[in-house]
Amino acid sequence: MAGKTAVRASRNPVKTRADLPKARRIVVKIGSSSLTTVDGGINLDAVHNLVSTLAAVRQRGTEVILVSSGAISAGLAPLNLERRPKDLATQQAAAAVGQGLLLAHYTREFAVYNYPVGQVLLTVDDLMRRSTYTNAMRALNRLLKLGVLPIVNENDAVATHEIRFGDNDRLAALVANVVKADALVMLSDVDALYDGPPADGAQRIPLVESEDDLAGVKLGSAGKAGVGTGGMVTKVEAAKIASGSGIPAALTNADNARAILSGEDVGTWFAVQGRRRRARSTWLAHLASSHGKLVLDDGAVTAVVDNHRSLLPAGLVRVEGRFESGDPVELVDLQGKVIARGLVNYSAKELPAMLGKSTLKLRAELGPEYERVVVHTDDLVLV
Ligand SMILES: Nc1ncnc2c1ncn2[C@@H]1O[C@H](COP(=O)(O)OP(=O)(O)O)[C@@H](O)[C@H]1O
Ligand SMILES: N[C@@H](CCC(=O)OP(=O)(O)O)C(=O)O
Repeated sequence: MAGKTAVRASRNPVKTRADLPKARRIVVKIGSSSLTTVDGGINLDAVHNLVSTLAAVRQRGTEVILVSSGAISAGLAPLNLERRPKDLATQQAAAAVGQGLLLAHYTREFAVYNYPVGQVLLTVDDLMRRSTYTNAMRALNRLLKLGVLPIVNENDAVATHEIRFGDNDRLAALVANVVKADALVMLSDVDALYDGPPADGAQRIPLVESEDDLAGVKLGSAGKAGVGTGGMVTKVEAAKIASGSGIPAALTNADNARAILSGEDVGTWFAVQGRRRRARSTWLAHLASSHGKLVLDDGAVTAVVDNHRSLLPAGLVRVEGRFESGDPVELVDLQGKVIARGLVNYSAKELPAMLGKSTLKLRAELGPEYERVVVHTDDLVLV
């Protein structure tokens, strides 16, 4: 395992879409619109085709994690529901029915290739707390080590409105970070990102290298099929989460799955825009629920943002909220703008006595244990 981890932490071999066949580990996300219809439930041909494509990818030595939507939609027909329900309780019921059906089909289809599958259902909450995040990471890595294909979905049967992804795009980007994937491939019912919702005259965007390439692009809601939820907004957000943390992302439709995974010029490629981030940094940037705020003076803002320094008590003006040492907090400037998130080394009770004081003074006044920084640069992400 240690050897494998070392390989995975090394440089990402996937730089362009042509490199996709070199990926050691990928996350593939498929949307409801590619797998299910409102009236017909699960499209068995779609499941069959996806499974044969992913089995071939595994055969060539790439580990695969599948993030599959479709539970709610697959549960509609068995419950005689004519459209996607608006109320949460019925969505939960539909998901509970549909998820089982979906997994039954995947299990049977992958068994043809002697490829065992394992169901992993996650809620936002599971990824928000550091302990449960690490737990999910451990489970996924062990499944992969055992040669199992993890099939991930949101745990819709218990997720609540307040704390729910709702779409699986961002969940897939976060899972890609959890497992340190070399690429994220999103399969939808549209073959690429267009400069506007697909209609006569909309132009395919083959490559996104920076935010500039998205200027003027109109991102619409979910397609006509009536089963998807996020539309293009959440797909582009997911691509940004992935590419901003060192993982390139591709978007195309299910019919093009084999082509894109073979490195062909289809779909949209979102090139990497940042260094590969440690999973903890991605967690801090996108998920960690903040327990409080640290208000920084201008000098501390410069030190943290421009000079990538740790936050010292001397630059602290005020603290807000209730937190313990080790909790995630927001770092804000004097105007209240969030500049970073980090894990704080002191509790909210300890900090007021330390505001504005040098570490030397604190050592003399309170003892050597108060010499430590408030937020270490390794535990800090700029936003
Ligand atoms: N700029 C755009 N480029 C491509 N598709 C877009 C765009 N804006 C909106 N869409 C719509 O987004 C839909 C895909 O989103 P969604 O239905 O949520 O898919 P999924 O179920 O795969 O997650 C497409 O069918 C398309 O109609
Ligand atoms: N977790 C939900 C996904 C909801 C959904 O429609 O997502 P998506 O099709 O990816 O926009 C399900 O399985 O039904």
